[in-house]
Amino acid sequence: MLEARDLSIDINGATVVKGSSFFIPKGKVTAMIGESGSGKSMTVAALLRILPAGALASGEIRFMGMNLLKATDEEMAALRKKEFFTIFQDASNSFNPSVRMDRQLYAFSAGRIGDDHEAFRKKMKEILGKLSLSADILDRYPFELSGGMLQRCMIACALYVEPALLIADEPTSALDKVVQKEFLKWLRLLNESGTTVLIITHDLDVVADAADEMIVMRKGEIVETGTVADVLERPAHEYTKRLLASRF
Ligand SMILES: Nc1ncnc2c1ncn2[C@@H]1O[C@H](COP(=O)(O)OP(=O)(O)OP(=O)(O)O)[C@@H](O)[C@H]1O
Repeated sequence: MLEARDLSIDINGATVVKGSSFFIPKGKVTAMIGESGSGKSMTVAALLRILPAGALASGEIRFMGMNLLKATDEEMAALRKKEFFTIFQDASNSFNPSVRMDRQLYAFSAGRIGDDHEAFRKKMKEILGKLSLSADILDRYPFELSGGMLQRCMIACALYVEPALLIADEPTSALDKVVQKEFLKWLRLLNESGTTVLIITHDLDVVADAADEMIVMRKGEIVETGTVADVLERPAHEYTKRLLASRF
């Protein structure tokens, strides 16, 4: 569904991603794991075309017949509206504290695909129910909800939009372990409804709990890829072996 070929990213003369090639299979949950600074977020920024000023990407990122690195701004805007959905580390930063959830969830979901407010209320209430959230939260403010509930609200919006690809960058690092497990369960629900998922993490527990496939990055390079079952059982690269050893 998405394939990077020989992707390199330079920022101000430093190469932060070096000739990386990987494949994100349709319908699966793929985890990209690696230590801080290994280039995970820059890889995601390249595919969303939101690299910081001064950064330059080369190679190819193939998605829906396009090379995203060469797509026009209009093509990228259309993809970001409908096909891609992103969830970041701390959901509370995604919400305006002084605006009720109803308006904000509308903007993140129905507003993106042109549904009116009445259609939104009806469909969103059903989705919230599926996620064990009360419809009352639509009348609340973000500060009245927990971090885990806000992340679940982002999943609700993704379920509404039905994007082709959900990109979740460290979505659980601000959550405690119990809420993290719950979040991963809801992420799986989204995946089962047809959305391919790319999850960026430095936490092997998240990979083991949530992913089917994994991509291991170190210092800007991909050192290992494979199914989670295979890589966890038979890691081939020294770095992956060390990661696994440090887990216990
Ligand atoms: N805006 C920026 N300007 C210059 N260099 C940057 C910028 N953002 C990141 N970098 C550098 O790019 C490299 C890769 O960073 P990146 O954020 O992709 O790593 P990461 O694997 O996502 O790490 P983390 O898990 O800490 O988010 C790092 O060396 C980092 O210092």
